Amino acid sequence: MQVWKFGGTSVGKPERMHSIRNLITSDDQQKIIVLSALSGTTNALLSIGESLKSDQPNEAVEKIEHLKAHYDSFVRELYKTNEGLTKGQKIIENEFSFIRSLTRIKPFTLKQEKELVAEGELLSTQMFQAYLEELEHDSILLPALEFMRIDADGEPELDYTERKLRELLRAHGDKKIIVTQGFICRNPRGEVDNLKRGGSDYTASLIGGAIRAEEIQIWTDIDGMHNNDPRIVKKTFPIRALTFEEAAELAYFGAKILHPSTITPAKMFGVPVRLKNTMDPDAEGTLIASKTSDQVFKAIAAKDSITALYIHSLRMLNAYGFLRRIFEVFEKYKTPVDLIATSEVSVSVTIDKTDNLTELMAELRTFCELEEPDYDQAIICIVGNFSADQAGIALQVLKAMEGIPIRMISYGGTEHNISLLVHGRYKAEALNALNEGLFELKEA
Ligand SMILES: Nc1ncnc2c1ncn2[C@@H]1O[C@H](COP(=O)(O)OP(=O)(O)O)[C@@H](O)[C@H]1O
Ligand SMILES: N[C@@H](CC(=O)OP(=O)(O)O)C(=O)O
Repeated sequence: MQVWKFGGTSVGKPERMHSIRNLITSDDQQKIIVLSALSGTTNALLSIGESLKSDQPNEAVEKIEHLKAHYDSFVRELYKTNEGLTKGQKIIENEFSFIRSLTRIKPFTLKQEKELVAEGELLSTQMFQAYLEELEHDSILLPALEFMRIDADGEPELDYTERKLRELLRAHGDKKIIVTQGFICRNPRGEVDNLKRGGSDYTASLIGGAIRAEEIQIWTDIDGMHNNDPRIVKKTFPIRALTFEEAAELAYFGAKILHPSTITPAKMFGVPVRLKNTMDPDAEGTLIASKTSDQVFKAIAAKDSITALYIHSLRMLNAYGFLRRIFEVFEKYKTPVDLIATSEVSVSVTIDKTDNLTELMAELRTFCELEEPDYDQAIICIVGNFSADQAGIALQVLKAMEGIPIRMISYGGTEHNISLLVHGRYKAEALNALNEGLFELKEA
C-alpha cells in the first residue's frame, strides 16, 4: 500500500480536488490519502483564534462568516450533483456551527484553539471523501483522531498509531481509497492537538512507517526538492535523488517543502519518500531513499530566527567536564542545540527555541561567563558529499561567501553537511551567492 499526501495548495481549489481525484484513481492500487486543510484555512482559523483570545467575539464572527462564504462557493464548484452538493453543504454547516460555538466559550484557551485549528483538515477530508462518494469510488474516511496521538513531550506515539491503524485497516482495509486528516492528533489528555505547522507531511510518514508502506508520496506545488529556496533564489533546479539523511538535514534547516520531522519514521522503516508536483504530475520529482548521486554540492537551505549564545569557562584552560555541565543545562530546559563551535575556553552554540532563555542563561551564569546573545541569526546549511579526503570544498564555500560576514562555521560533523551562521539580514544574499558559487546553473 502507498501513502499519498496532498498539501494545502493541492486541495485549495475545486479544480485541484478534481485533479487529485484523477491522480489517485488512475491505477487500481490501494492508497491512504492524507489531506491538509485548503490553503489559507489554517492561517484564517488561527486568526479567528487570535480575535477570541483578545476577547473580540464580533471580530471573530466576522472572520468566521468570511471563511464560511469561501467554503460555500467552493462546494458549489466541487460537486456535480444536487445530492453531492447537499452533502457538502451539510458538512460545512456542521463544522461551522462547531466553530461558531467556540466563540461562546470564555476564556478561550489553548485547548479551544487546537480544536479550532483542527477544523481545516476536518473540513477538507470530509468534503473530498463526499466528492469521491458522489463519483462512486470505493472509499472511506478514517478519522486521524482515532489513531494519531502525541505524548507529553509532543512526540508522536508510533506504537499506538501502528496498533490502532492495524485494527482500523482490519475493519476497513478492503476499501481502495482511505482518506484521512494530516496534522491533527490527540494528546495524552485525549484532547485534540496537532503536529505543528506543516505537520501533514509528518502524518503521512508516520502512517507510512506504521504500515510499512511501499512508498510515501508528498504531493505539492513544485517539482520536488530544489537545490535552493525557490522563494528567495531565482535559478534553482529540482534534485532527483537524496538520501534520508540529506533530506532530513534540508528539511530541518528550512526547506519548507518538508516538515522537519518527516524523514524520521520513513528512514526508521526504510520507506522511500517521493516528492511530486500536483500541477505537473509527469515531472520526475525527488526520490528520498538510501541511495544518492556522488555530486559534491547538492542543496542549500536556511533556517531563520536563530539565537547564538557565547559561553566562556570561568576556569580557563583544561577545564574538563565543562561541556557536560553546559549541555546538562540545555537538556534541563529541553532546548536543542543546532550548531556548536568550540575553543579551549569558550563554546558558541545556536538554538531556535528560546521560551526558557532567561532561566537557561541564569543557570549558565552560575558557572560560566556569558556574552549578550545575538538574535535574528540564520543558519545556512549546505548539503552534499564532502569527503574528508577531498581538498578545496570549504574553500569553494568560503569563496562564494566572500563579502558576507560569517559568525560561526560547522564542518566535519558529518561528511554531508557544512553549516554557516550569518546575521538574518544576510540570509538572501548568502543563499544567492552560494547558488552562483557552488552550482553550474543553466540559463532559464
Ligand atoms: N528547497 C526547496 N525545494 C522545493 N520547495 C521549497 C524549497 N524550499 C522552500 N520551498 C517551498 O515549499 C513550498 C511547498 O511547501 P508547502 O507550501 O508546505 O506545500 P503544501 O501546501 O503542499 O504542503 C514550495 O512552493 C516552495 O516555495
Ligand atoms: N494545515 C496545516 C498542516 C499542513 O501540513 O499544511 P500544508 O500541507 O499545506 O503545509 C498547516 O497549515 O500548517
